[in-house]
Amino acid sequence: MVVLARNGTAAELPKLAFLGPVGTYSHQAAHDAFSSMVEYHVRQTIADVFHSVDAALPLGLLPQENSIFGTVTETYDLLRSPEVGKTKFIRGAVTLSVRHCLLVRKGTRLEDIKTILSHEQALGQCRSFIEKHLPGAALVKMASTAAAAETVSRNSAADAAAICSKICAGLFSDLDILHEGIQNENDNFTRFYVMSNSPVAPLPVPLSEDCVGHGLIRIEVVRPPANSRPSVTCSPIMQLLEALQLPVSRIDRRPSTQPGRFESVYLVEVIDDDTACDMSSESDEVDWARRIQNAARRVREAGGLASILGTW
Ligand SMILES: O=C(O)C(=O)C[C@]1(C(=O)O)C=C[C@@H](O)C=C1
Repeated sequence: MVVLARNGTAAELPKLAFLGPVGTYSHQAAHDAFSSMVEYHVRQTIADVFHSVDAALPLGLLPQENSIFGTVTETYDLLRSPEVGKTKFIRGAVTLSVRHCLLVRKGTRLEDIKTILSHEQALGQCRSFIEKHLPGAALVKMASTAAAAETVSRNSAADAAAICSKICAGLFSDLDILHEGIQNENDNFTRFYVMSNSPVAPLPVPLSEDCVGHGLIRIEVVRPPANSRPSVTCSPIMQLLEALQLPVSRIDRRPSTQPGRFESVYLVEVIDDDTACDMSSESDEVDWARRIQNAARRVREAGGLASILGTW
């Protein structure tokens, strides 16, 4: 898509990849954040969104955490890839309120349902409803909530239901909303990371998640070789976290992709303890980026591996 730039010349909108089809929570979160300032590109899986981000398609939205079901493991597994911090960077976060519905083909009753389709996050967020009302139903993991709605809408069998957003009822044919607000808790939020191919290029819309600077650092413990002298020790993870000398707001652990038993990759989000709500100037941002670089250097000096995956 082409829009007019401020000087009247034609300018391309930056492209953003999101988990589709249209009607996912990812789509809603992307719209809330970027409205008409990006060109939207549908992808079928979270991994497809991740792999799409490059010079030709500079932005992607990745679900990161849900307030009921926790970490989106697919995203964290992708954040282990060496290209994150080199050619792909986390540049911001947006949060969406998530209210799940149970959608069926028109005419299907609760007692007819034998199968429930959805993204594993949505199935997890609605576990109490499922256990109470549909304890015998088979749960089928789909790539997204809207993909589940689309499948139920196309499926000729009337015994399937999808857990998804209400708006899917208007997007796919022949669907009824059987129940609304079926997540375990009324307040339910999913946070998404904005990924960019650039560590510094301004986003099409500045994101103000909160007033605090953030950084995401990947930390790995370096084990001494098996045949090394006993005097060679590794720095345990707590020692590496202390070396950061920055407030840590969350730590996620995933198994390492390197060979070895139970080796770990830690994805550590740090926050700026130094900025008030006016951290908007370029010099504040540069200063914060430098503090994160220094923190990563201290981790390396303490014997760990540290890569900065993004600052915002
Ligand atoms: O399937 C969708 O609609 C998505 O956007 C993915 C996703 C997730 O991965 O957490 C996003 C928000 C909800 O938590 C449920 C699913």
